[in-house]
Amino acid sequence: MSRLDIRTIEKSFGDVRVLKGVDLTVESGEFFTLLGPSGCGKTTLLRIIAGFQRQDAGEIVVDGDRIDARPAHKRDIGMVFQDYAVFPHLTVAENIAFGLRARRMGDADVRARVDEGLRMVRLEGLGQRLPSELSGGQQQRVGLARAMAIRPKLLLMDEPLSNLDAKLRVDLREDIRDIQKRLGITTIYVTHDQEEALAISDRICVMDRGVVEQVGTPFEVYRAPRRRFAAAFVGTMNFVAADSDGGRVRIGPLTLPVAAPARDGFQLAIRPENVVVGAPTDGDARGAIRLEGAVRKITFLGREAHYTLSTPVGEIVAQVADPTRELLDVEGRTIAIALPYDKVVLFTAEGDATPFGAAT
Ligand SMILES: Nc1ncnc2c1ncn2[C@@H]1O[C@H](COP(=O)(O)OP(=O)(O)OP(=O)(O)O)[C@@H](O)[C@H]1O
Repeated sequence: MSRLDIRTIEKSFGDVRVLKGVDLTVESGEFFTLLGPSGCGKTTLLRIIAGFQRQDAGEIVVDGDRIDARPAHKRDIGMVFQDYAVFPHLTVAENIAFGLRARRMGDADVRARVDEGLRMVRLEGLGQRLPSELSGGQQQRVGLARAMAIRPKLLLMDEPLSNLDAKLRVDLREDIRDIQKRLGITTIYVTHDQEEALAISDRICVMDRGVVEQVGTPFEVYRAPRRRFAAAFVGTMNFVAADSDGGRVRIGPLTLPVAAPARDGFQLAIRPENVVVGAPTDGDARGAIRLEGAVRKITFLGREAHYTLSTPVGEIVAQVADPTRELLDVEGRTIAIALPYDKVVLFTAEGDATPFGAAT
């Protein structure tokens, strides 16, 4: 099990700065995901760790040793790519054995490791096939078994599931996670799919335009986003514009106190599943922002329903789990909704989350 330190990595292509001083630590045995939109620099960072690309500045350190001066094949890193990248002229078993033979492992040990690899990725009995005789998902399993067979210090995976259909993606991601946990190989995984990142990771690094926006567990990134970008990119989020008014925040007709000194350009954010639909308007107004919403649309999806509401502070999307018949009958009507203070996140104009002291 190995620890990876990425220290102030800079990379430009021409005059485009693709990585702007990236600092990250990946702990031993961790499943660490780089998540961000296309072009944010995820693949470039992975290629720099692997040694396929050279950084302009900064260091890559594994277990205290700088590895960035070494060529790729001397870094003890396994890689799995999006486009399978198995050797087409070698059988499945030969593919898995490839790195072991290169390391001069004895025949009996190679056979044992190949059999174990085939079992691990559930391809028993297919060792003698050529990759062309396998499905895309099976080829990716071969790629995984080959990368894992050498028991590398680090396993790097670049969108390994993106060429597979939805059902296979879920099956294989669960297998990847199980195998990674069993072997304890420190893994850096690249994806732009936020659900995949939430499902598979110990921690997620949300990146945007060459900058780390937030690093945290899936729960932290989803429930307590530190940056507006992370809040918007991971899951669905309602944003409501808010103005400052001294030490208070004005949201439409409402004025609420905030803990931080108020400046212009605030945004209030709340997840659809945290919007309470059909809340009573009377009763205690503390504990939640209470609004009226005209129900524009209801989409019933069985175990949940999605509501699009026009409110005095703008459009709000709400999600109701297991809705009652009465609640599905309110399209076109104006209903009460509530935004509980403890579920609201407030962002400054700079995009930083700021304490929301409205519950007083
Ligand atoms: N060899 C290269 N020469 C010039 N520009 C490059 C090169 N490699 C990457 N880039 C540019 O660097 C930026 C970051 O690319 P990168 O592939 O790291 O992004 P990414 O986050 O992995 O995106 P994607 O999910 O689309 O692969 C992009 O604007 C890309 O066009």
